[in-house]
Amino acid sequence: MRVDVVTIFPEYLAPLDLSLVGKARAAGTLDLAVHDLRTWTSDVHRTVDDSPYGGGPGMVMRPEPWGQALDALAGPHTRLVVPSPVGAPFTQATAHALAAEQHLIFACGRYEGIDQRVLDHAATRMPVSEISLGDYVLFGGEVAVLVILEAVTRLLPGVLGNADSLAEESHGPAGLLEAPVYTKPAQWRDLSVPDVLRSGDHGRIARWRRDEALLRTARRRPDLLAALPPEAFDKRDRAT
Ligand SMILES: NC(=S)c1ccno1
Repeated sequence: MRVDVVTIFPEYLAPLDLSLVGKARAAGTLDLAVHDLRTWTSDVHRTVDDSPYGGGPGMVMRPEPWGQALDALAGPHTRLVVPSPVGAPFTQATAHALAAEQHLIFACGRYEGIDQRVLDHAATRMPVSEISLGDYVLFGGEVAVLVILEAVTRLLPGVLGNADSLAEESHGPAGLLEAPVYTKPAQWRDLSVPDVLRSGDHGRIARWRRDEALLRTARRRPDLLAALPPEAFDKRDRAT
């Protein structure tokens, strides 16, 4: 997968050199480049913003640099992703959809945002996704790109050491929150590991984990449970 990130703060994306995302880049699984939007300015001050039409606080990112950046970077299989409070909620399903793309360009807005015409013009030549991490406002899109790219990269083939992790984790194929996890020691302070996990009975262990996932989801995210189709539950779940 090819990813281009355009920002006025390239150093904000330095964490993408680290850990599993960094390893995915070194392995060639993720071909990522970070670009300074000011590359596409032409004035001596490298200006990227101006006052908003209609008045109001703050500044708006000018369309010209963005237009030239997208002209330079977009190709026939590009999706433009714009992290924004006005975007569609980012979910694991969104991460899977983005992981299936050939080429992503992330546009990191700053100030009061990017001139709307940038997105409108881009939409005439590529799919555009405005994505929100949640109902809150950040200084800009860079931190959101770090989150989105981590969620997407871990879904790319070969990035996770054991792809089985994807099957059992929260928001996975079962649509539930994952069960609690434990490791050694069996006794820690006055707390013990559930006996079933030390029983060696894999059938019982699988059932326990399923039950715990259902209980945890019902208590913390009943909305997720309500969204599951009836066939997601086997007869024993219904009896639980
Ligand atoms: N909520 C999101 S993703 C955001 C981006 C910029 N500000 O807030």
